[in-house]
Amino acid sequence: MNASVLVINCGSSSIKYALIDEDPQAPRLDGIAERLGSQAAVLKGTDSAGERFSQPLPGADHAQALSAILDRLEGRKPSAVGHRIVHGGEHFTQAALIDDGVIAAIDSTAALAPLHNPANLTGVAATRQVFPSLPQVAVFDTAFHQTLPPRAYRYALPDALYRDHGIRRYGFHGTSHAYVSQRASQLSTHGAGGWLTAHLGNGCSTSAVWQNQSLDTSMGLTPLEGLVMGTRSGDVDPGLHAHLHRQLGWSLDEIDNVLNKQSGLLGLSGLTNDMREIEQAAEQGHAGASLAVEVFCYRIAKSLAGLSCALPTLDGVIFTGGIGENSPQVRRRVIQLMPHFGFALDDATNDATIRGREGALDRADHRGPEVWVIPTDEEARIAMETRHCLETHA
Ligand SMILES: Nc1ncnc2c1ncn2[C@@H]1O[C@H](COP(=O)(O)OP(=O)(O)O)[C@@H](O)[C@H]1O
Ligand SMILES: CC(=O)OP(=O)(O)O
Ligand SMILES: [Mg+2]
Repeated sequence: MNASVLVINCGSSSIKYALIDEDPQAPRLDGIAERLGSQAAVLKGTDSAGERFSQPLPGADHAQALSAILDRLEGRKPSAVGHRIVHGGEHFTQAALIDDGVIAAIDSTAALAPLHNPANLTGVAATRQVFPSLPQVAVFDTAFHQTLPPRAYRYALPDALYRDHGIRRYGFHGTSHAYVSQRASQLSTHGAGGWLTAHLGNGCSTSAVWQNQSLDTSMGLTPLEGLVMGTRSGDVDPGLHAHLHRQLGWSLDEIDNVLNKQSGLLGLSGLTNDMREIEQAAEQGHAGASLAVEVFCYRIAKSLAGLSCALPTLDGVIFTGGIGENSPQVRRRVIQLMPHFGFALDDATNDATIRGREGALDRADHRGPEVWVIPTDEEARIAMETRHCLETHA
């Protein structure tokens, strides 16, 4: 099939989109409709000439935003739509052609990802309404991690909680971990060996990939486990919930809200969830911002060191996501915290590798595990998996 795929990543109040041609050289149309449902709703993006646009859509809902996105495709008609679906539970080990049964299965997993799956399904419903004749494919964040062995995916809880209620570690950001580890396997002389990947965006997670298969990852039942993130706490003592409830009288909703939306870089710094601003504030001597960077980096290093136990050999570490791709400081600090692993970061190359640049950051004479920056492209991976799914159904 030689045609474009419209990739949709639908959140509760935003829709990210990209129109991706099979020819990787063809210009990509992409953008984001945000603040949907409010008077401030707006569609921002890039046209095929590379020009940025911003179009107010006051009061628009998801379906209205999709219609506006359709008008921005410059007459290029997609042949299929690929949706990012965050949680596929154990149902989905690969992408699935969307029908009523698939929607019901995604819906049945919604309790495990209440912030993500219902919004993803809103996007599916709106897209079906706007493009009734196009095939739609669900591409799951969790699918790449379905190769985790039981020792990595089981919690040490009563067996029935897994058997009867699906309580286990699933892992997320699978399209990103899959994309960057596969790309490193192509670029590095080490090939598809053992790679540690660090996806550091608003949500952050690490993963251990052996021969293109995920063997362990830092996120768990939900996207809250693991690293410090923009507003999410990552790992805390599981006793914290009971403590906050008993000692401070907090409700479950309050606890959930604090851990998901008021913690992480925002909570530690007291300033913002945005790493750029935190780095600036830390430079100007803001103690909370300095602490936020320190905890953020230490937890990444600790997670990567732990995940190395999953790999028979360690061929390298890969940084990606907005922070991983753009913050030489975060990469340097993480690598400095792992002195036993034999990495040899070249500081000048590290400092020069920002804004979408791809490459190895090692000193020239170095032979041990490598350090790479690979800009992630979840949309390209979703388009590729969408095409593959449709070919297997053809
Ligand atoms: N030059 C930079 N230096 C440090 N952090 C950056 C830089 N550019 C972007 N970031 C950070 O990347 C994060 C957003 O990552 P991104 O992958 O774009 O997010 P999302 O998960 O929403 O796709 C923010 O914390 C932002 O501050
Ligand atoms: C699963 C997850 O954390 O996604 P995001 O980074 O888009 O919030
Ligand atoms: Mg991003």
